[in-house]
Amino acid sequence: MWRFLLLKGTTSLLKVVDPKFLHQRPFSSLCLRLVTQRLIYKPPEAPQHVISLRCTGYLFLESGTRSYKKDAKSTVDFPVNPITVTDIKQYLRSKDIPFHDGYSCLHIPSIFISSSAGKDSFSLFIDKTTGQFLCKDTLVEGTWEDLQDCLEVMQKEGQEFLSPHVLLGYPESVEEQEERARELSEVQRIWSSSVPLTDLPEDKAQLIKTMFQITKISNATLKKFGVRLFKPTKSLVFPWFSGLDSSIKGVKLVSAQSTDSETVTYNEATVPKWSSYYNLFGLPLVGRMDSEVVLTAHELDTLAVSQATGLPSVALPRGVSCLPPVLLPYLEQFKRVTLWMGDNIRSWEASKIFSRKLGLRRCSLVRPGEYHPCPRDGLAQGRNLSRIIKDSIPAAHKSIVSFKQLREDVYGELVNTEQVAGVKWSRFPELNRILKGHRKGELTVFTGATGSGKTTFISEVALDLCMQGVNTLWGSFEINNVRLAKIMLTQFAMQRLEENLEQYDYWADNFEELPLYFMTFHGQQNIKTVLDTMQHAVYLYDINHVIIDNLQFMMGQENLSVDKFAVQDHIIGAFRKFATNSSCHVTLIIHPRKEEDDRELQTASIFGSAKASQEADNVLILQEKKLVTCPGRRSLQVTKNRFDGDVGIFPLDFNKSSLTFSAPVKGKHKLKKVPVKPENEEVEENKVTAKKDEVKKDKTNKPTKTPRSVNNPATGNETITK
Ligand SMILES: Nc1ncnc2c1ncn2[C@@H]1O[C@H](COP(=O)(O)OP(=O)(O)OP(=O)(O)O)[C@@H](O)[C@H]1O
Repeated sequence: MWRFLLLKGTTSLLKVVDPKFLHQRPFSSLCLRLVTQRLIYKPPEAPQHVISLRCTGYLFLESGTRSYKKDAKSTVDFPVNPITVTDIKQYLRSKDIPFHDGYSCLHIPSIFISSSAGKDSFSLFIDKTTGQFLCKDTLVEGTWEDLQDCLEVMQKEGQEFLSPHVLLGYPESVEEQEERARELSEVQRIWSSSVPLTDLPEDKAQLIKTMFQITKISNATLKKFGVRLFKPTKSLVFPWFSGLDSSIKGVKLVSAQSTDSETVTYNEATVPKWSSYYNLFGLPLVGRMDSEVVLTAHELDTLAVSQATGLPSVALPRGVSCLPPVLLPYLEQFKRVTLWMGDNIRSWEASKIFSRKLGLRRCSLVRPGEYHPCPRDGLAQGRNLSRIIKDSIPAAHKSIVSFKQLREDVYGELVNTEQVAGVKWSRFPELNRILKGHRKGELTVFTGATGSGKTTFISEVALDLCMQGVNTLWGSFEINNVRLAKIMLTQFAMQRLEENLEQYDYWADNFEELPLYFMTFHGQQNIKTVLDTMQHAVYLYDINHVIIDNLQFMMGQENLSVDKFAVQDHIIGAFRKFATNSSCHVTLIIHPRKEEDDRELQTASIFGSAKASQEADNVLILQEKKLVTCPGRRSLQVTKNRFDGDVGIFPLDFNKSSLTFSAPVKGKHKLKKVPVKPENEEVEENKVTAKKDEVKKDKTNKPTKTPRSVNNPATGNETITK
């Protein structure tokens, strides 16, 4: 069912950053499409509804200081016509192309290599959900339409295979090439000035290991995985080797910082930047015949698993925050995948979600718990890692379970009450006090009088969560995405950027790094199309929070002839089901019915039948009358809280220049100086120190990154208690 819904993906998504596919690949799907279209003289497709903040982001054009420039690389293709795995199979059969039905992909012989080069290896992978393909032999990738085009060309011209080099004739733009070259030289500079840990004197190496709490990781393991030390900042460097030549494509720098005697904070930075860092760390060490793998959320965990068990292990590039589908072909060879994502509820939830993408039947999960810490801690504590992996539980659900099977889940919830309560807001402590946190799989209904500030408030509430790594998708049916992004960016910067245009790029660069996506719908939309798009986004970006602003605009007026309440009830039911089935929080903004001007809103004021408040886990009301003494002030009332029943109300202070409702921030934001280009190691030290600082947050949760950001401040940090 889940996959069936996913298969209906649509074109209507937009991202603030460029979610590029595997960076090492020589061809972009766009590039490939251009070529194939040219080959078979097909007119170009209609423009996709996908742009990045860099395109939407020229919010202050009126000043005349900037000119709009389309960034071709920022577009990401989504299937114009949703495809199903049945469609793909039928097409392949019609072309007499043999295929293997894999876990997440269909495997076919590559059309980019000659048969003498091993065509029976079935090395071309087609994602069953999106149709996106990857040839692992040549690293050619593209959309399902691209592949069909290629096959048509081959058939028409009677060719046995297509040369990938033909496709190379359409290079990236000069700007893209320069950007890539810059990143690569930065990677090479860091890599070449790093030293293998094994080259350090024993006492120094031991000191570093103590700093990172990896004293049990042997030199041999560090050497095997190519882990180095970047001396100036004492950062561990994890390499990303890839491409046909297995050359260095990127690095992840991890530095340790002692905040007090009890805790160590690890700061991470990647080059290329976070959003295009697609390293499955450990992949080069996996043998072609290996059929089992342990998937972890951190490079150090992979080192621990490999050393302690001898099993192949790979680490996800962005930890528990997402499993990008572009990595799925690389995991197809494994008959058994053990997901050991960490030691908390978030990692447990992530492992359940990822196992759906990987195919439930081959996945087993290590449940976090007292005796199941994360692998690196397990190794440090002398636990038997092989045993823990052996005891992992199958991911596939049984339809009927007994309490015996549930008791561990229940126990987990009892001992981790804080984590079970969800992600805490950093700007809204009062929301934490009442709701306890933001949880997956819930439905929040939010209402407030017309023009009272619903969009503005919920924008900040969602931004707060997004800055903490909650992957967010906006469905803004009333105001356009540029206006919405402008509101969010202002809230992010906490200041009027119109008056500080020189800071625009700084804040936009940081904002781009957030896991934030927008649906490009505007005005009335069919609920099925909206749900299909949401499913598609969940598959591609592991979305945790969807905001629908607002239900009335999405429904439009056309339903006036039918029972409007019944239609609304149906839609609310569909969102409820989506939230539960996709483990995704849905926030639904619904206008209230017309109330007397001097009356406060209540749960019963929500437009429509009682269905909305019945289905909702949380009901939030933006009050602007009576309850607050000062005119113009608002308060936020929670009238339903299914999690623990606490309800309440608290005042909101609106700041017109920053468009924020959260408490004003003390002190002025200052821009950090960007270190000059490094000439020698001393300067290099400054640079990487700055990068390390980039991922830290100050007490106000304001990211202090330099303009050349390399990491997502929200998701890049972790704190470990000794
Ligand atoms: N507390 C507030 N005090 C004064 N102005 C506010 C407040 N909150 C928001 N605004 C401003 O009011 C305007 C409308 O805000 P917003 O669009 O968020 O309201 P809304 O409730 O979502 O509107 P609608 O009912 O049309 O969907 C915006 O210009 C916003 O900056």
